[in-house]
Amino acid sequence: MIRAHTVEQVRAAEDDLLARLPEGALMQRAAAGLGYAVLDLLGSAYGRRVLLLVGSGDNGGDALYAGVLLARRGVQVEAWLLSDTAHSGGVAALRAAGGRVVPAPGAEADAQRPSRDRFDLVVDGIVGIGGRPGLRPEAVAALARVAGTPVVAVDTPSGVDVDTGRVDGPHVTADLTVTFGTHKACHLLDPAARACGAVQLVDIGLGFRGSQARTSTTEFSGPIEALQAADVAALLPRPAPDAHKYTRGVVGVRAGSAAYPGAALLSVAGAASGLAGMVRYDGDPAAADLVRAAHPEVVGPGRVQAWVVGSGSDAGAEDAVRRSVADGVPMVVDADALAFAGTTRGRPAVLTPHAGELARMLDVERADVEARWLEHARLAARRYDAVVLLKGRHSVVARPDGRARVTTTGTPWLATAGAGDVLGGLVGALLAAGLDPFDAASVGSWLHGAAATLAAQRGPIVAGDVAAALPAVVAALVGP
Ligand SMILES: NC(=O)C1=CN([C@@H]2O[C@H](COP(=O)(O)OP(=O)(O)OC[C@H]3O[C@@H](n4cnc5c(N)ncnc54)[C@H](OP(=O)(O)O)[C@@H]3O)[C@@H](O)[C@H]2O)[C@@H](O)CC1
Ligand SMILES: [K+]
Repeated sequence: MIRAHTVEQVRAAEDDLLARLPEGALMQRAAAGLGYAVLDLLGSAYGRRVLLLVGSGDNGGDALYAGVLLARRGVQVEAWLLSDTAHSGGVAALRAAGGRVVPAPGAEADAQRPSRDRFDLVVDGIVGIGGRPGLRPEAVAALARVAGTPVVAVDTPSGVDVDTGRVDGPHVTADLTVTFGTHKACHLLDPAARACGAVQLVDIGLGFRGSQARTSTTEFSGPIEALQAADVAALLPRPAPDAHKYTRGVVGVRAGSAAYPGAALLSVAGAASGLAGMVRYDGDPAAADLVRAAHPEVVGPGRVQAWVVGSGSDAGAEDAVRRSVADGVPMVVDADALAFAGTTRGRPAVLTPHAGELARMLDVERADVEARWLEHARLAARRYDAVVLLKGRHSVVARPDGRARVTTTGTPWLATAGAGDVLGGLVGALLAAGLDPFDAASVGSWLHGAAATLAAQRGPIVAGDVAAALPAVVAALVGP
């Protein structure tokens, strides 16, 4: 499990360690991890040119000492100091190792004029966990002069809001972020996560591994987690040796209509992933005929352990939600049915809006949701007293108490019509199999992303390909 920790928590862990270690030891560990990550990315050292952008704090210190490591291996290292008070030990060490240290060109320099020197890579040591969101003009100017060069961010891409994943104003967009001790929210949550590129965690002995995130006093309330393959494998329902179809759970689908039979087919395809014992379809007769033709194992209405209500159900959405709520079993509420999500209060439910749908549910602008995913997912979870799976590049699953998980599987190819129907059906199957709504939503979302990635290895995908790839993803996790 990846658990993001707040700046406050990182500082507390660092204080514990600093009291026990020689001065500078933590920075040396961080810089070594960073330096080797840069060497890996460069692929070779001699003749390569690396630029360090160095701010006033320890983030710049990390960059400078990583530069020492690189210079000693033959890389030509240049550091642009963005402040008069850059880490003095780091500056001296880099000069001693043969690096060039100069003041940054400054905000008044012509930002459109590219640097005369070409660099293979830029290391962003402008600010880390001590930074305020946004960038100062001199940092913006320096970045503009090396635009187009690959960037490795030290700890966090400078300019993003570390604890919330928000992005307001200019920031670094990295190809790789090398972080220390633990992940922070900005590494998981969009839009900041998009600015991180790949994220590499360097162990510096902060002692977070396997530890529970503590609740912070900031607005960042409750831990943020990202399930990993082993977590999903542990949570996946498996048939007991003496299982029969009813003990494995029955999932019912109320989606699709005569006008939109595809929604019925795709929701059922997600539900029929094999993770529940049986699938029932309760919907329009014409859609039901198509469902039976494509999925002969699917049966008609009856008792279920979970309902999936939503997409394409036309004017029937309200009635479908009402009847499902009356059954008292857990339910997935998607698409058209989200307009009636308020009626599921007090029942175990997973609401699966995308950003536009969540904006309507909260009566806010879509752009606000997309700027602050976690905050809005949590707000909706509290307001609707349900688990909310806010679908996006990094989907967020939030509980009413603020606990949240982020999905980091997936591929841009997943942005395809009907993929949400497959996800709804899949989450319904997991609910029927007995997972609680938080686990069902986060495991379903993880599997959905992994299946899309697998399917996309053969080229562009459509929603049905995602459903078809689910068994192979499950097999890779838990064996045949
Ligand atoms: N904790 C750990 O476990 C370890 C931490 N380590 C490393 O230390 C980093 C944290 O270092 P830190 O505390 O010195 O803060 P940091 O982010 O370098 O800069 C803060 C200074 O920048 C300034 N400033 C603020 N906002 C700004 C902006 N938008 N744009 C420009 N400047 C801005 C402001 O100073 P000002 O200029 O306002 O005086 C402020 O004081 C951490 O990310 C990691 O890399 C590792 O070495 C070892 C283990
Ligand atoms: K940085």
